[in-house]
Amino acid sequence: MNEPMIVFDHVRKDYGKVNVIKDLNFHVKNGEKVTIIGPSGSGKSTVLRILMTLTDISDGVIWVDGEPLWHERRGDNLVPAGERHLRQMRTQMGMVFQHFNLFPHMSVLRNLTEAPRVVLGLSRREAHERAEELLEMVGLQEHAKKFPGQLSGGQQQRVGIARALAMRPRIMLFDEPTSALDPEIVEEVLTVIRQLAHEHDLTMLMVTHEMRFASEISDRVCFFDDGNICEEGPPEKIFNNPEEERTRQFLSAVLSND
Ligand SMILES: Nc1ncnc2c1ncn2[C@@H]1O[C@H](COP(=O)(O)OP(=O)(O)OP(=O)(O)O)[C@@H](O)[C@H]1O
Repeated sequence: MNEPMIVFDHVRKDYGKVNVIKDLNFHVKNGEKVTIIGPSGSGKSTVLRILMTLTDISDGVIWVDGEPLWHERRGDNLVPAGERHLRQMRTQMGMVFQHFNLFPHMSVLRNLTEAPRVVLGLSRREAHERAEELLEMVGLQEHAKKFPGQLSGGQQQRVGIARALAMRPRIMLFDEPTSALDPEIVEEVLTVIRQLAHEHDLTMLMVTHEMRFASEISDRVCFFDDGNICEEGPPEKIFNNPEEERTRQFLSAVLSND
C-alpha cells in the first residue's frame, strides 16, 4: 500500500467569499483507512464532497490513482474537467451519507441495481446477483422488496453502504455514517464498516465523531481545524499523545461527552 491513491495538491475551496479549505496537501495511500476528525465547520465534509465531485475546487489539483480529478490533461497542461471526465472519475468512488440519501420511491433492490445498470451497463441479472450478494453481506437479504421508508435508520444506512459498494468502487467515503442514528443502532452500522475495513483492500476515508471506532479501524487519523490538517498520525498517537494544543482541546471536549 505504497502508491498514493488520493493526492490533494495545494487545494483551496471558497464558498463565495468564505475560504473553507486552505492550501490543503493531503495524501491517502492505496488501501489506507484514514479518519478525519475535527470541530464542526472545519471543512471535513467538504473534503469528501470534493472527492465525490459533488463540490468543485477553487484552486490546486487533486489526483486519484494518478489521474487528475477536477482536471483533464490537454498536451502538457491540465484544463478544467468536463462532465464526461468527472462522471468517469466518479465511478471509482462510493459515498455513504449521514442521512442515507436512498431513492425513497425505489425498492431496496432497485436502489442497489439502478446505478450499476445505468452507469456501468450491467445486465439485469448481473446487477441483481451483485445486489443480492451485497444485501447478504449487510444482513438485509430479507428486505430486498421493501422501500427505504419501511426500514429502520440502521437498516437504511446498511442499504446505503451496500448501494455504494454495488458500483465496485476503489475508494469508499463515509460522511458521519452513524451520526443520524439512535445510539442503540449505531453498532450494527459500525459492524458492517468494520468488516469492510478488515476484509477488503478498499481505500477508506471517513469523517466520524465515533472516536473509539476511528481508533480501532484507522491506519491514520487527521485532525482538521479551520480548513487544514492541524495534526495527523496513527490513532494511538493522536488519541493518546497529541502534540498540538488544539487537538488536545478538541479531544478533551468530545471525549468528555462520550
Ligand atoms: N454549499 C455551501 N455554501 C456555503 N457554505 C458552505 C456550503 N457547504 C459548507 N459550507 C460552509 O463551509 C464550512 C465547512 O463545512 P463542512 O460541512 O465541510 O464542515 P464540517 O467540518 O464537515 O462540519 P460538521 O462537522 O458540522 O459537518 C462551514 O462553515 C459551512 O457553513
